[in-house]
Amino acid sequence: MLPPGDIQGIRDGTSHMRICIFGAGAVGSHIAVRLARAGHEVSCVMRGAHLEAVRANGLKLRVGDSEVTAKVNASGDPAQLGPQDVVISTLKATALTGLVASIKPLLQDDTAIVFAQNGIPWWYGIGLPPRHPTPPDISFLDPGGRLRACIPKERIVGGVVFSSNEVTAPGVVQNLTPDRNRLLIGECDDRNCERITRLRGVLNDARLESPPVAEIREAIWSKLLTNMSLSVLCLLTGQTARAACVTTRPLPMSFRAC
Ligand SMILES: NC(=O)C1=CN([C@@H]2O[C@H](COP(=O)(O)OP(=O)(O)OC[C@H]3O[C@@H](n4cnc5c(N)ncnc54)[C@H](OP(=O)(O)O)[C@@H]3O)[C@@H](O)[C@H]2O)C=CC1
Ligand SMILES: CC(C)(CO)C(=O)C(=O)O
Repeated sequence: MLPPGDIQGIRDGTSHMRICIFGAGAVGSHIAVRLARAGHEVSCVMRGAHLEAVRANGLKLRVGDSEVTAKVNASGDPAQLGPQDVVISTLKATALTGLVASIKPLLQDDTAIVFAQNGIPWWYGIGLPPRHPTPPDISFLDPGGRLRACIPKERIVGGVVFSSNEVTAPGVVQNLTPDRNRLLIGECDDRNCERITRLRGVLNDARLESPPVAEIREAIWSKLLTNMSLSVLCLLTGQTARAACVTTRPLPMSFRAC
C-alpha cells in the first residue's frame, strides 16, 4: 500500500459519491483534491481569485515537491452545483451564516452535512448523550438560532480536523502534514450508523484517515486542548506548530518567552 503522504497514488476509488465542499479554502481544498482523485464527483463552493483560478486550471494540491491537479465543479453559487450525497462544510465558524443562506439547493432528503471545523461547534448541545454534562449557554455560536432553524439534527455530522494546509496562490493548496491528515467524524448523538461507516471508508480511501470515534465531543475537546496549548507556545516563540513540537528543550524556551 502507498504511504499516506503519496498524492500521486490517490486515484481510482471504487465507490462514487457526489460530495460538496462548502467553503473550500485551505482545509476544504485539500479535502476536495483527495476526494476527487479518489473518484468522487466533487463540487466546491468557493469565491474570489481562488474560484477563478480553479475554474481556469483546476484545483492543485502540493505536498513537498509533488503536485496533483483535480477537476472539481467550482462555483460561488450552490444552486449551480445541484443535490449532493454529502456536504462537508470547511467554513470558519464565523462564516456559517453564508451556509444557512444558500445551502438548500445542495440538499436531498438524506444529505448529511459534516461540520469540519475545530473548536466548540454551534451544534454542541444538539443530540447530547444523557451522560454528558449540560453545556453553558453557547447560543452565541449560532446568532439568532439560524443554524438550528435551518439544519435538523438528522443532517448533522461532527468533524474534527488534524491537517495543516495553506492556500499559497489562487487555485493552489499546500498540505504541510503529509504523514498525518485526519478527519474524525461522528454523529452528534454518537450513534453508530451505516452512513458514518460508509463516509469513514470514503475518507480513508482518499488518504484522509478517519478511524472510528466513540464520542465525537471527546475528539473535539482533545483537539481543542492541544490547539490551546500549542498555539500559545507558537505565539510566544514565533515558531510553527511543527517546529515547536520538535524543539529539543521546549519548556525552558517557553519560560524565557514569557
Ligand atoms: N488551515 C489549517 O491548516 C487548519 C484549519 N482548521 C479548521 O478548518 C476550518 C477552516 O479553516 P481554513 O481552511 O484554514 O479557512 P479558510 O479561510 O482558508 O477557508 C474557508 C474558505 O471559505 C470561504 N468562504 C467563506 N464564506 C463563504 C461563502 N459564503 N461562500 C463561498 N466561500 C466562502 C473563504 O473565502 P474568503 O477567503 O474569501 O473569506 C475561504 O476560502 C476552521 O474551522 C479551522 O479552525 C483545522 C485544522 C487546520
Ligand atoms: C491551529 C491549526 C491551524 C493547526 O493546524 C488547527 O489545527 C486549527 O485551525 O484548528
